[in-house]
Order: sequence, then C-alpha cells, then structure tokens
Amino acid sequence: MASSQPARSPANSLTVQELAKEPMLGIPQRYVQGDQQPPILSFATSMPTIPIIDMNHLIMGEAKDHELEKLHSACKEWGIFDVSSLVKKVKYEIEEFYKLPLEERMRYKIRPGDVEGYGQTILHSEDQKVDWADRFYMITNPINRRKPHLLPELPSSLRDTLESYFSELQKLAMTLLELIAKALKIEKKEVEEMFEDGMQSVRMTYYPPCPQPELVVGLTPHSDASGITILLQVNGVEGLQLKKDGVWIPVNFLPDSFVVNVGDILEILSNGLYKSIEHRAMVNSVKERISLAMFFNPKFQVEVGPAASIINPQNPPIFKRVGMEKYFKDFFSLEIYNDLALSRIAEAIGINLIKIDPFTARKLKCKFARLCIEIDLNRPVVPCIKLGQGLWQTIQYEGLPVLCYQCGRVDHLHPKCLYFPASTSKAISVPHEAPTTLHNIQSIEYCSIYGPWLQVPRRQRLWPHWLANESGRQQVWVPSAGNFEQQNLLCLTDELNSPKEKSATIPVSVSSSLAR
Ligand SMILES: O=C(O)CCC(=O)C(=O)O
Ligand SMILES: [Fe+2]
Repeated sequence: MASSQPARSPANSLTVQELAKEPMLGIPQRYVQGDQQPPILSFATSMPTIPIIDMNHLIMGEAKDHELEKLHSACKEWGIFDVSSLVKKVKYEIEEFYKLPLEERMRYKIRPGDVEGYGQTILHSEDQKVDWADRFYMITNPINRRKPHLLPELPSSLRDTLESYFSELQKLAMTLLELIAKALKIEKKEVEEMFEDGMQSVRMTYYPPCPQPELVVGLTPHSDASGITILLQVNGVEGLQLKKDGVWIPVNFLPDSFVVNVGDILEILSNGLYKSIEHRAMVNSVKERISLAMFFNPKFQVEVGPAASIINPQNPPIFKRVGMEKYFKDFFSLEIYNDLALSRIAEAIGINLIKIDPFTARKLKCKFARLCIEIDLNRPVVPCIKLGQGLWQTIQYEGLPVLCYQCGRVDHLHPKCLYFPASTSKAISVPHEAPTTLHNIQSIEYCSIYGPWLQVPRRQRLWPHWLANESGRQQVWVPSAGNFEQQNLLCLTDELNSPKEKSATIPVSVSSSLAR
C-alpha cells in the first residue's frame, strides 16, 4: 500500500542509497510507481529465457556459421542475448566505490544542466517520479569529451581498472558489431567506419534494497539509444527485465557473463529488422544490486541511418538519416516531458488534452511527444508554437485527410477557401499565465504557416518517429524573431472523427528537448 508520508525531495536525501538506510514507515510518494506491469515469474515448464551465444563458437571452430545464425535470430527475435566471457576486477572496484563515504561519492555529483555524474534521476518537474537507484553516467570516448572531474578524478584503482575494462570491452563490441554486420549482410567497412573509436559511455547503477519493492522501479522502462549495450551484473543480484511480446520477463544472467542489448541505433542501421529491446530494472527488499552498462555508439562525425549496403527498392529506408551529434543532443535534452507541460501545450493547440500516448507518458522512445487532443474545427490547426524564450516546435497531425494550406482549416482544400487571405501570419501571444514550476515554458506563441508537412502520411511508422522517413517526419523552417531556426516536429496522431463535427479528437505529438 502506498505510504501517506509526505514526499521527500531527492534533494533532501542526496542519494537513494542514503535514503534506503533511514528507518522508513513507507516509501516516499516520489518513488512510488505502482502502475508497472508485473513480470511473469514462473512458467514452471516453459519460462522463456534469452538466447545464449557462445563467443568461442562465434569466433572460431566448426560451429561458427551455426552460432552466427543464432546471433542473427537473437537480434531479430529478442534484441538481447548473453555472451559468456571475461569478468574483471571491475566488479570488486565498483562495489568498493559504493562503500565510500557519501562526501567522497558526491565529489562526482551531477552538476546543474549536465547529465553526466553521480546522483538520482534528474528532475524536470515537481511531480516527476524518481527511480529507486543512483547512477553514475559518463562519456568515456572520445577522450576529449571526458569530463575532467569524473573519470580522471576517480580513485586510481577504480580508474585504472575501468580503463582496461573499457579497452577490453571496445574490442568485444567491435567483434560483435562486425559479426552482426555479417549476419545483416552489411558491409564490414560500413560498420567499422561508424563504430571504430566511436562515442562510448558508461552507466554504473546502484539499486539499494527497498522495504516495499513492489511500489518502486529501479530503472524506468526504456530502450537504449546506443548501437549495442554490454551489460555486466556487478554483484550477481538479479533485477533486469525485458519486454517480449508484451510481457515482462526476468533476465537470468549466467555467472561471469555479459548481456548484450540491441539499441536504437542498431535498429535504425538494420532498417528495422533488429529490435531495440524495451527493458527495466526492478529491486528487491533484501539485497542491493549493482550493474554496469557500457553503451557503444557511432562516432560524433558520422550520420546515423539505415546501412547503405542493405537499402534497395525492395528494402527502402524507413528511417531518416541524422548526424550523430544531433542524435545525441536530442536524446539528452528533454525538458518539457512532464504531464503539466504537455497539458499546457495541448491547451495551446486545441481545446483540451484527451490522452498522452503511453510511450510518451513513460518517457520511452520519446523523441517526440504524442498526444491526443480535442481541437476546434472552426479554427485553423496550429502549425507550430513557440515555447518559452525561443524554442519553436512544429506540430504534425495524424489523420488529416483534407487541409487548406491557405487558412489551415480541415474541411476544405485551398481552391475553395473562403477565409483566404483572412489569416494573419502575425504571431499571437497566448493569454495564459505561465505555471511557475515550468521555467522552460514561460509563454507560448503561435505562427500561421500551413503546408503538407502538417499531415503525417498514412503509412508512416510512428516510431522512431523523429528519425522516420523522408516523406513523413520533416524538418521545417519556422520564423523566430526575425531569423530562422530549424526545428523538428510536434506530431499528432489518430483520426479526425468526422470533419463535419465542430470539434474532434486528434492525436498530436510534440517533439522537444527531452532528457531522460
Ligand atoms: O541495471 C540493469 O540491469 C539495466 C541497466 C540499463 O538498462 C541501463 O543502464 O541502460
Ligand atoms: Fe538500458
């Protein structure tokens, strides 16, 4: 049962590790996330288990083709697999790190405006839920992107051990990526050029035991934005779960093994053939859990998109190409992804917010926000809004069969427009008071420029929407205070019930600067 104890802000207890040491009558509300689907715990006879790939077979030996076929099908069917391999001193060193006094650990705390460092879930709003875990995230490669106060300042034994671990794992990751390229029939060169000396980062996560583990989530469901993630369960305590065919399945790590996740970039590279697996971590009431995830990504200088060598008329690209630098920046810039901000945006676009897409609500695959909004059909649709001081966001609508590009209304095409040239392109200020908690949405303004880009084409894949195809998700130029800024989408979903009715419910999505 949820506690009635007042919420404590993570600022009150600096880390979840410290919070968990305090006597507690109930879990502070901020950590209570009771809406999680339970996993299937035992199917006595047929509990699905993730595929196991033997690296020795994969690299040499007679069974190598058979093992490669297993790897290919594991990536296609599961998006996750297990590799028997080395285990390093790293486990010991990481456990030692979490035994350091709090002041020592706080030397690496996440600094305002940053995503790297040690601490709890980064807060974007007062009502945000917080995971039952402390993370230490940092970029490890390229070397010049390392934050001087993080890796270089770690206790020397941990730092040196991590350095050798990173270089070992880099070799393992390249071997895996080359084998994956072979299985996908992508040219090896293409993968090498992307990932060799690519962007790499690491996340050490500490999950303290929790007196009411069923109320909290260790790590919110997500897919990794990486190419592949190599995950080490540091202290042998289980907790990772993945979603397969709609059901949560616990992952049992083999002793001394890694689990490898297919991430979003590999899904894109394979043009959708491989699946970026949705996963989460749960906690228990008895034992702390520690994991170490290492994320392997392309270099900042390259573009992410479906591999050129597998694209042909029978397999057209389903994702747009985007520079890695931008991909990464977008991933970490999530500021308006909370219910309050999204309902304000919805009110600015239509009459009211009907529903937030579950992916959006759970901040999963969330490079755009998808909302179902009731709109007034007497008024032009809203093509873009300006949030706060200067962020222009465009909006896309799903299921708008007819749209007049002159006046922005949805019941006629522009040759029959009675309103033209009535609409004005002058930006209008919204007469709402800005909620004080939303420093990032001080005001919302509109502009009136209409075009086919407002309509999401019928066959467009919605996810990963923000990377989706040439015809669908578009970049548009919208005016901003005398100059032009290029911004990606808001997108809307669903169907207009009937263009004859005076209001209709339309799903909308808003891309933004969202940070996990
Ligand atoms: O702790 C785990 O097992 C999962 C970690 C994870 O998914 C991540 O860091 O992205
Ligand atoms: Fe993950």
